[in-house]
Amino acid sequence: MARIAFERLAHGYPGSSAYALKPMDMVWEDAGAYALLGPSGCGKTTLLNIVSGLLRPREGRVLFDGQDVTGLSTERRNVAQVFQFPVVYDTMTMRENLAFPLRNRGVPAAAARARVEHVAGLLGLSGMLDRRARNLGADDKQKISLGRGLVRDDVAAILFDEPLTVIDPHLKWELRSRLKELHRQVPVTMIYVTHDQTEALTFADRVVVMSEGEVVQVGTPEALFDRPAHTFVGHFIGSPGMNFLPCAVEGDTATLAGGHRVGLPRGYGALAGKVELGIRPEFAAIARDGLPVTVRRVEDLGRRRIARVELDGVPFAATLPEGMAVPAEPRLALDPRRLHVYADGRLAEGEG
Ligand SMILES: Nc1ncnc2c1ncn2[C@@H]1O[C@H](COP(=O)(O)OP(=O)(O)OP(=O)(O)O)[C@@H](O)[C@H]1O
Repeated sequence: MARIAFERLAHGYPGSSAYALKPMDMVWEDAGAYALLGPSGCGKTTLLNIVSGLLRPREGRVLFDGQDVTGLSTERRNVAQVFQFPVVYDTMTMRENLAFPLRNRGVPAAAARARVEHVAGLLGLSGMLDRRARNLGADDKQKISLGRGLVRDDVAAILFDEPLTVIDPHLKWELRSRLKELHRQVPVTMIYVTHDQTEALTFADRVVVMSEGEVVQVGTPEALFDRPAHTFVGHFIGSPGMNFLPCAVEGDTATLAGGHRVGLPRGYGALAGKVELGIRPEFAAIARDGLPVTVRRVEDLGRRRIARVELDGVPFAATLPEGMAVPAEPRLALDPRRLHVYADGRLAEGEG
């Protein structure tokens, strides 16, 4: 188990002057469950490979429990890895595959056997341990890969790189929950790379959101939802994502582009750059009183309905309350406690 720290860490690939990973300082606590979340190309794999030792950063240091491991190999760092695609020995049984990392480390047979059966149980593989890996489907093979990553409890960290990519959609939910359960039982530092917010939010205690080579927020799933630190996080987390309305802010009042005034829950000093009001669709409802909007369409998402509206010509997603038909003169009611102000994409703190 390890506390992982990055000191002025940055990376650029040979032949490119641009940063694939912009300079950063960050700490991941021992035994935490972290997800690295962001769109394709934002630098997740680069950061993961720097943690595992597959890639040496161009600048800065990586520390495991205070020890500089920047120049150490994956093996010397003692990290386990699970990749997108199964890595299994076809000629071995499932049991032998799962026991392999333990045998390699000289774990006594009885302890190894117990550990393999425990992990197999958690992954739903108990009844099939003596089957040859060669005869298995992609789902089961990937479960073995996951099991091999999880079977040692003496590792500094377990790194997962989009581990559910090949898993059948209906099994994904089950495996996500099992991984979370496993982390509760074996509190090893786990780092899980994904571009899928559901996977990140189910698995992680702390989600590291990345955009264009930069960590834009590290927070609990609740914090990312309640207080996105950056407009990118607001857009990326939630479905639909947060709404942003261009505005001018003076004290505790925002004036929207069309001239409507909105009371804010706190006061703000002078704000530089592009100023926007942010609110999630969950806290903006179609109503009979409020800001006038035009409803373009209503989407039924099963448990809730989302009205796609326009406010002063700006597209906006709002909640259509249960049982309500779209009124003849639809209005938008904003929950004032849930309003946030952003200046040049960053959350403005405000006072009060
Ligand atoms: N070996 C490489 N050589 C040059 N550039 C690279 C290399 N690997 C990644 N990059 C670039 O670095 C940036 C970050 O890539 P990275 O693979 O870390 O992102 P990612 O978030 O993991 O994306 P994905 O989800 O598609 O894997 C991208 O612009 C990518 O093109």
